[in-house]
Amino acid sequence: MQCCIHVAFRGLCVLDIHEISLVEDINHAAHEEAKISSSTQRIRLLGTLLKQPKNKDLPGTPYVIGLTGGIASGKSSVCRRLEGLGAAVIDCDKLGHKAYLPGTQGFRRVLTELGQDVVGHDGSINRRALGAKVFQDRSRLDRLNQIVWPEIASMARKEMRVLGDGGCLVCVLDAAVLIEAGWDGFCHEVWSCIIHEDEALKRILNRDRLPEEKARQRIESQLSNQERVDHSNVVFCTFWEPEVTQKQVEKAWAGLMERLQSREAKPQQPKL
Ligand SMILES: CC(C)(COP(=O)(O)OP(=O)(O)OC[C@H]1O[C@@H](n2cnc3c(N)ncnc32)[C@H](O)[C@@H]1O)[C@@H](O)C(=O)NCCC(=O)NCCS
Ligand SMILES: Nc1ncnc2c1ncn2[C@@H]1O[C@H](COP(=O)(O)OP(=O)(O)OP(=O)(O)O)[C@@H](O)[C@H]1O
Repeated sequence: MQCCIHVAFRGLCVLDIHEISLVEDINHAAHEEAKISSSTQRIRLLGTLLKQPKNKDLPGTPYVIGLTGGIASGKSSVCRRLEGLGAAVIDCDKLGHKAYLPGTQGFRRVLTELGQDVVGHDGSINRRALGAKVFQDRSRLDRLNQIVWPEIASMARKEMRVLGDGGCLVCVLDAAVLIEAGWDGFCHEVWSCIIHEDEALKRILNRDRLPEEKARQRIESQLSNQERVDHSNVVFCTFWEPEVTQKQVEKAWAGLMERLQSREAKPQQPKL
């Protein structure tokens, strides 16, 4: 209304206002809105190729998908689905745990950098205690990352080579910190899982039984959904029923198979 008054005052014609009802989308799925809307259009993009992969010149076998996403965004559940479709999965959380097993250089460096009090009764690093220490202090987290990330990268690359030698075609590198650590540089594509912060919080409280403040610290220590989407070729959202996630993953896998077939038609590239 204010706008109309302003327009009239400046001697311009007053604009007519026409109300148009939203068109119903007769083909909408249960988790989509009944009306045709921009959010429905965005939901339909999940699992599709949003932008062309950039790292086309990496060695050809295996084809590496970096799967990233914030804490509790559903990466593990997406990995299980991709395994079901034929991918091999490298779990970087697990490689991180290996990097500071007792007796390793990583173990000694973590103690030197972050204190002896992170060692549990069994002599190994108590990850709950270490997590509590690093997620409340960015500089400590950075120091831990400096120790562990190069180890993870080298173990992951070794696993990729072994997988490639064994004839594996597609390997998924499951890594929450893929982009921050720069490991997307050795992936052919980046796929990500996004989930609203409130949902992530609910899941962490349920699954990890952490106090809310600690759960928030973990979320805040990570990239935002937007930053992940900006880096991604394919995006999933695990907010709805498991079947909806499965459909997104199947769509992404079918698209990937098409891209791989068109690669096969081109000359072979060297192995990793
Ligand atoms: C902080 C630690 C001790 C917590 O151990 P915990 O068993 O409780 O958790 P887990 O390792 O299973 O990780 C769970 C999730 O926490 C988040 N997370 C873990 N490390 C980091 C990190 N460096 N930065 C941001 N988020 C992280 C991720 O979402 C991850 O998926 C452990 O994660 C760790 O040593 N992190 C440093 C190495 C690393 O970056 N690992 C992640 C590789 S993807
Ligand atoms: N589609 C879904 N609907 C509801 N809950 C889900 C869905 N997908 C995953 N979850 C739940 O969310 C939690 C986190 O899922 P998952 O472990 O797959 O996430 P993650 O990204 O691998 O977590 P982390 O970063 O901690 O390793 C689990 O408790 C899981 O059961």
